[in-house]
Amino acid sequence: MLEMRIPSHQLRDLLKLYFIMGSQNTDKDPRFVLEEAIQGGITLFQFREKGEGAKTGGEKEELARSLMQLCRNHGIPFIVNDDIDLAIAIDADGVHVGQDDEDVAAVRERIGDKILGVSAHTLKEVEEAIEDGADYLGIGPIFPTGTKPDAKKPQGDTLIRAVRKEKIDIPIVGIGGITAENASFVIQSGADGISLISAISQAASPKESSKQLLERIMVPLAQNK
Ligand SMILES: Cc1ncc(COP(=O)(O)OP(=O)(O)O)c(N)n1
Ligand SMILES: Cc1ncsc1CCOP(=O)(O)O
Ligand SMILES: [Mg+2]
Repeated sequence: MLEMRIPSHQLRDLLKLYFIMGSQNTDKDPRFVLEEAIQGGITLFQFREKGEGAKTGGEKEELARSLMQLCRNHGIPFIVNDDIDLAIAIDADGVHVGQDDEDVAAVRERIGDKILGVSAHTLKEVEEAIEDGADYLGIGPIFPTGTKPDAKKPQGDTLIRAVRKEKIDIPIVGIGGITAENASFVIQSGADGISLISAISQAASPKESSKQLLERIMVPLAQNK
């Protein structure tokens, strides 16, 4: 079957409300949280099983397959964070890597036309990621976050605005400390979407939180067009 890289316009739509979660991010059953988030309207999901309390080995793969099936039931692409071997083993829809993970060009070689997301914190990293085959960029942390202990210093909208000022049009998602209260700020900076963990995974109702986040970004997204 002839495959091809996902077109940017299609990816922009997927990046609107990009939920990221691992079992370590919630006290609830992660399958329940993901199903609720899907019902609430998330547009993309990333499996990020890492850090204290995260599953490993067979348990991690079993959870990945279970969450991927929920996504497949609703036509939501399933992205795996960091673990390229796992992504290939379960035929995930894509991967996300950062500056301290496997080399981007090597990952592109390994995954073929699957979706490839790359974290970038400077214009140089943005340009290198594009050169090496990134389909989208994750830029942040925009705001302070307690979810990723080794996160870099919050940068606000500075880099997103700088990228757009350079007329670099790659799909971008903001990440880091994003909530319903500050989501529109991220879109107004020129991002195509918001990606987040605790605003949904820690919510009393992941479904209602997802719906509210989507409501908060619809107008600024329309204004970016
Ligand atoms: C969409 C998105 N953006 C950024 C990240 C962070 O990736 P990375 O810098 O590799 O850090 P870890 O998430 O691996 O701790 C992401 N995962 N997703
Ligand atoms: C994975 C990641 N990368 C930069 S900040 C972050 C954590 C985002 O979690 P939250 O949305 O709970 O701040
Ligand atoms: Mg990583």
